[in-house]
Amino acid sequence: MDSMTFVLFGSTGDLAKRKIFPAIYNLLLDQKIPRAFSVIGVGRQELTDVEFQSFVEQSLRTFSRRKPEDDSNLEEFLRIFRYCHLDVTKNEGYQSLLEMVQCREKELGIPENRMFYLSVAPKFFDVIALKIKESGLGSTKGWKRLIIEKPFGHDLKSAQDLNEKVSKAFEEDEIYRIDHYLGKPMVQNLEALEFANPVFQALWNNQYIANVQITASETVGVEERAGYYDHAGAIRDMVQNHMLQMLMMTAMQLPKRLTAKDIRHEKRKVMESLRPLRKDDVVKHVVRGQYGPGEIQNKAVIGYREEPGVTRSSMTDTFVAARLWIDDPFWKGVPFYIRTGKRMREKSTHIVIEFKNTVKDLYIAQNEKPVPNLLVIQINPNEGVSLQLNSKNPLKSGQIEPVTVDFSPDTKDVPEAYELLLFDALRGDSTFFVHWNEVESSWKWVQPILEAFEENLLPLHLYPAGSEGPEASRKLLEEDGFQWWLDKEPAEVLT
Ligand SMILES: NC(=O)C1=CN([C@@H]2O[C@H](COP(=O)(O)OP(=O)(O)OC[C@H]3O[C@@H](n4cnc5c(N)ncnc54)[C@H](OP(=O)(O)O)[C@@H]3O)[C@@H](O)[C@H]2O)C=CC1
Ligand SMILES: O=C1O[C@H](COP(=O)(O)O)[C@@H](O)[C@H](O)[C@H]1O
Repeated sequence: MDSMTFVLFGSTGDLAKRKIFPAIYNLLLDQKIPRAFSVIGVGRQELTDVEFQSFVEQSLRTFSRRKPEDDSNLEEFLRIFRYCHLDVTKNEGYQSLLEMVQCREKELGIPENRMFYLSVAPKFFDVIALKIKESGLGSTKGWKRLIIEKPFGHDLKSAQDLNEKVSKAFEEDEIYRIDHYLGKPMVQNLEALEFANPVFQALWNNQYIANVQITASETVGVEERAGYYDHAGAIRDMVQNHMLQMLMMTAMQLPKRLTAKDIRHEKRKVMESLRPLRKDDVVKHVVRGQYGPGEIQNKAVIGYREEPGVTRSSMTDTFVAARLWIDDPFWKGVPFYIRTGKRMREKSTHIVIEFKNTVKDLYIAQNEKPVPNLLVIQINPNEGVSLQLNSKNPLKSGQIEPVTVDFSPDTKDVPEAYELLLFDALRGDSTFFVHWNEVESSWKWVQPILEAFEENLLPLHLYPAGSEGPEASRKLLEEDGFQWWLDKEPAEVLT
């Protein structure tokens, strides 16, 4: 891996302390950072290097999966961190930042390879990119890269504007757009599951698959983020990015080679075949909901409109379910369902592939009803893969019952999403970052939904906190003769 300078804008913020510093530390423990590595934190507060280093240390003690308690190398690790105080909107500080970067490059013998990480509010993304260019920070003899956080735009137009501005300073292949779902080990594993197993590869199409369901349910509410969330809703917060990324990763076909370019090409093909929604049809295929008061794990919780910072008459969606169609030869006729919501019964991100139940009439004479085969990919918080099959139970006179073949990896020492993503960015692998085409096509698909929500063309269903979401979401699948599957079905549902 090349030696480099890592400039972290927003280094005193929440994401830096909860995810980025712990990720760098864990990469160091695994010997996955370059031999010469200089980290320069940028922030508005006035801090000395020593104060900044102790902020980093505190973050590791609180948030790192491996705590630095007995680490005799901790001091040495902290010494790679320097701090530069500047207001990102003003030109002044960028010159001192450049001098600091160059000074450390000289001290440590680092070629001019520079990684810029924008862990700041989205309104600063374009400003910083431009000032990196204007100040000369981006004029390097080595390479430069830009890691950019979400959200990338608020709608199609703002995303296009932002991309145009950022592209003035960085080429597309220098930009690493983070979607932390792409860093989740089981999302990364989808590729292997589909392509490294001929048995699934052969079945991964409309001949065998009845429908695909992608769920990301959360038990948390809006927390302290009402200021942002009340203008975003689940459609921007989860659907435009994470849900569509999981859809692309599930539906893509075998790439020619397993390279970032070829994988992204296949993802792009999925989005190009995604049937666009007309604004007036949104009501037929999309369900929107908002949580009311209820109970989560035996604790009473307030409804969305009572949350601090939320307008009392807010029409913001905290739940979205949708039916999507991919009009290509592989998926024609297979509905993809997505659903995501806050304050739901359980925290669970999972994908269910329901296979066609071609044998359901075979056992009619025996009064038996085999259930469909299900391939369940559990992403979060549990990780694993299970396959639901039908089998005779010798203890029940050979009655046919569903059985589950389970694979649950030991996740104790598995790196976190930010570790995996950061490592990839450091070595220049963009496979699990979001290409501009994916951002743009996702916004294009979502845009009519944003407009339909805005114009109230569909009902906002209230659902009790702690439930499975609005009844309308169940009906969406029922219309097609399907039901939502949980990540682990209780036996009584199946028999
Ligand atoms: N927090 C999280 O869990 C997640 C965050 N994100 C994204 O990451 C990004 C950062 O989020 P988060 O860390 O939560 O935000 P915070 O508000 O916690 O941190 C913002 C950072 O930006 C700095 N900053 C603000 N204004 C200026 C300025 N004018 N000049 C220089 N620095 C400035 C702050 O510096 P100072 O403190 O010195 O004012 C601080 O370091 C956002 O894009 C967010 O959407 C994405 C996923 C999860
Ligand atoms: O990006 C976001 O994701 C989280 C859910 O992430 P997970 O890794 O816990 O599944 C969500 O709570 C948040 O609103 C959203 O901005």
